[in-house]
Amino acid sequence: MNTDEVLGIFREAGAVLEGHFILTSGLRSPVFLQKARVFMHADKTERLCKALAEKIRAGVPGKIDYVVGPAIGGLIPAYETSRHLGVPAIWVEREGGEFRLRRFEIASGARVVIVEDIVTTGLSIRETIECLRELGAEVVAAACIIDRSAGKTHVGVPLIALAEYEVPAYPADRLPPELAAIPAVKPGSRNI
Ligand SMILES: O=P(O)(O)OC[C@H]1O[C@H](OP(=O)(O)OP(=O)(O)O)[C@H](O)[C@@H]1O
Ligand SMILES: O=C(O)c1cc(=O)[nH]c(=O)[nH]1
Ligand SMILES: [Mg+2]
Repeated sequence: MNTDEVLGIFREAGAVLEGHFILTSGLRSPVFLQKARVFMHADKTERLCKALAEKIRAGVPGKIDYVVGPAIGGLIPAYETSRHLGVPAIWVEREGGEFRLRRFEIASGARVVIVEDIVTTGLSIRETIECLRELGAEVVAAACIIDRSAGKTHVGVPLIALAEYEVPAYPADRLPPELAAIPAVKPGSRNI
């Protein structure tokens, strides 16, 4: 599946929003990919995640013990991708602001692949890696449906993106005037 097909699915679902958005990193952007509007459709999610699973299989040599999704956005794609990989899906969720594996146990040395929805700065993936490494897991790769940095983000493990789509993002004190003129909204779940 190529980038145009992935973006086509997002557009068809009404998931490419325009306005002024506060991203999880604190950066501001005129575009927000509201993945929940894609993941509400099982058929669209299945197509995307089946293709992502194939890309993971081709890119990750050896056994995968778990797929790990960072909540909330990573929950559905991690689950659906894991179904196509034939391995269990677990998740990290925020407790006091930090990602924790609250509901599961994981053996030291377990080989895991993180599956995210969207990557912008890679902050959320790096936080997930830190949590999993503290538990002794080996993060063999990370994957996402769309990499908004178009390959510029590095997370310290191979990052497998189904699509790369470069979207502008600005520090809050360096907004272009047309963006500053629009009230900002924060759609994600960090800090709530
Ligand atoms: O690469 P980054 O700069 O970390 O940005 C991408 C992250 O932002 C979103 O999560 P968010 O924290 O907004 O909450 P959500 O998962 O509930 O949507 C998205 O689900 C990714 O996890
Ligand atoms: O960087 C983010 O927080 C982010 C961007 C985006 O387009 N979609 C999303 O869910 N999060
Ligand atoms: Mg998220």
